[in-house]
Amino acid sequence: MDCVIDVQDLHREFVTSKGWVHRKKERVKAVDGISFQVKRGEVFGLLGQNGAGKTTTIKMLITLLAPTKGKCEVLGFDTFSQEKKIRNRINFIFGGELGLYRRLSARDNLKYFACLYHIGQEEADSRTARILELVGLSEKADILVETFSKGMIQRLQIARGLLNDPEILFMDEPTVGLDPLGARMLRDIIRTLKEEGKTILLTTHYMYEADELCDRIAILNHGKLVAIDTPANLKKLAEEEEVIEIRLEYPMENKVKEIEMIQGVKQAVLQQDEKDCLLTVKYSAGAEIIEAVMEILKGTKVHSFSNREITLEDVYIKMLEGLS
Ligand SMILES: Nc1ncnc2c1ncn2[C@@H]1O[C@H](COP(=O)(O)OP(=O)(O)OP(=O)(O)O)[C@@H](O)[C@H]1O
Repeated sequence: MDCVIDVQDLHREFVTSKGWVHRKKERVKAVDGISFQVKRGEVFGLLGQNGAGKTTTIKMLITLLAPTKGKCEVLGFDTFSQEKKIRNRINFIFGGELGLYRRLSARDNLKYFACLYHIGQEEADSRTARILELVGLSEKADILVETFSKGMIQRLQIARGLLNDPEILFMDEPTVGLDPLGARMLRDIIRTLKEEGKTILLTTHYMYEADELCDRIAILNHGKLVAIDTPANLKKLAEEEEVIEIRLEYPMENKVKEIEMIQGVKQAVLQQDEKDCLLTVKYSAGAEIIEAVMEILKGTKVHSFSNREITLEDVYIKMLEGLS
């Protein structure tokens, strides 16, 4: 196994001060003893709620933040004492416009960054053209970045991240804020990069995205690792459950309570959205609950009724509920 990221018992604490008069010091355990390895060529996902420690972990891996304790190695080198051996061989993408020059074209931005990497003019020209093609920006290459949409900016960020031909690409929430089409385009780019042999470590809040892209996923909660496995194996953790989704015209809280009393039902949750209400019922696989549910909903306007497969999101919620 060619292991390119090796993290063992990694910790990072932050000390913050609170209050005006009597300032009190507070310690935050952002990363609290996590261990994992990533193989060359893998797409590895870090999942977790806000504040779970994903960005802190990435910052330690890309040599921007020192660990408080533990082993943090990338490409066989320590990220804190041997950072110079790592920096040229990796790259990272944090969302938004950070680091791009709005008054320059996409091509000129890339040429500028190529210059910072000491890439010769000829090589810079050909690399820039190839990367712009890869991220689908060839036709917009000479237009000022200030006219770009969020999706185009994010694709340009990926192009910038590829300039030094990194062996590992770190991405912090690469599709956040993009419309569905832009996000899909970005996921296609990530797949192409994997086919080219790049190792990718990404964070995301979107379960379907992690499911679609990642070979393995690590779930973080309050700085600790609560699960690490392939999406398929993680879904097996909730295999003994099935889910039905019912769209109702009106919220029916009293009926939800009745449904929860049906034998075999584990949970019934009602969510109101703009158009109607979504009732999600989780139940033990094989339990015959549908007739009983329909009986309770008699006289209620039901827009749709569907049985769906367990998703990574169900597993994630189940896992975090089990911990709270
Ligand atoms: N520079 C800092 N000083 C103090 N506390 C910090 C600092 N950076 C992060 N933290 C704290 O560490 C914890 C982990 O933060 P981190 O940004 O790694 O989480 P995250 O999983 O990336 O969250 P999000 O999904 O919101 O980006 C949080 O409680 C956060 O408030």
